[in-house]
Amino acid sequence: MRSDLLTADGLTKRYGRFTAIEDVSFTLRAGEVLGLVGESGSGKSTTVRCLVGLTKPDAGTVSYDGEPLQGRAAWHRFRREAQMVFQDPYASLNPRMTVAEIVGEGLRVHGIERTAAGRRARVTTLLGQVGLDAGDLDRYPRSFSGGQRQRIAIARAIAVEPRVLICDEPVSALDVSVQAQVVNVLRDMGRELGLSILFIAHDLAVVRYLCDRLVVLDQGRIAEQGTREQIYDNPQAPYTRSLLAAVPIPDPAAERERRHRQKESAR
Ligand SMILES: Nc1ncnc2c1ncn2[C@@H]1O[C@H](COP(=O)(O)OP(=O)(O)OP(=O)(O)O)[C@@H](O)[C@H]1O
Repeated sequence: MRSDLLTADGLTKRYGRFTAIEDVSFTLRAGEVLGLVGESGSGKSTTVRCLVGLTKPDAGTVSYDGEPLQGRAAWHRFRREAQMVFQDPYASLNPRMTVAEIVGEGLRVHGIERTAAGRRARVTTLLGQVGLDAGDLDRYPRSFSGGQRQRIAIARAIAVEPRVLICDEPVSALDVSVQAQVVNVLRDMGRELGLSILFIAHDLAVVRYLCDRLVVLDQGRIAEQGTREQIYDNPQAPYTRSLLAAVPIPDPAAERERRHRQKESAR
């Protein structure tokens, strides 16, 4: 298996005279969780849209599994093997479909489970994997909380046995108290199924214990990229440092130490 699974190479996108992203290059490797982090307007969505073919970049290429993403066959394969979890759990699930239909649709479309009974059994297993249960099969999205809806969206995504999950701010719309639970479901699923995950976030706190490596975007350009240890313990770019400074630290002793270091470095 290749270790480089999904690669953005020199992606640039302009809207009129405004450059939304410029020369954005990074690689999602097999089996890793890669964070794409930056403030609102830094170009995260534009990058994702270019990656998944919703926006045509003005320059740059996207490769999947070592081949440029070009032509119908390549895109067809990519669309099955790379699944998305979106930000808004209230908009991303069809309100007229039951959970069994939502999660089972991909199984039907891709011919993974050809019978209704087979799909129901498979959906029951998938719901169990994300912490829901068989009693939820015939319920509609409106009767679930935001966190539960994201669990349904994750079940839908993993149903078609993808290699890649692209999670576009999947916990940003959720209460802080449930964010960690959904992040944990993604982490556990990723490990169990050997998935590669691209996790988009505007907040470095959310991805701290999830990502193996991070790409930090600032005003459409990559400020820096590196391993979790490099980014959190030894950030090089001033922009990364300012993002980290905005991260609340739950440990009061660590917070005192951080303030002390900040004062020292400001002298
Ligand atoms: N269709 C468009 N037309 C014009 N400008 C756009 C368009 N889409 C995005 N932009 C601009 O490009 C820049 C990057 O936007 P993008 O949505 O990629 O950022 P983001 O990091 O995803 O922000 P957010 O977290 O708020 O979604 C922003 O300044 C935005 O206003």
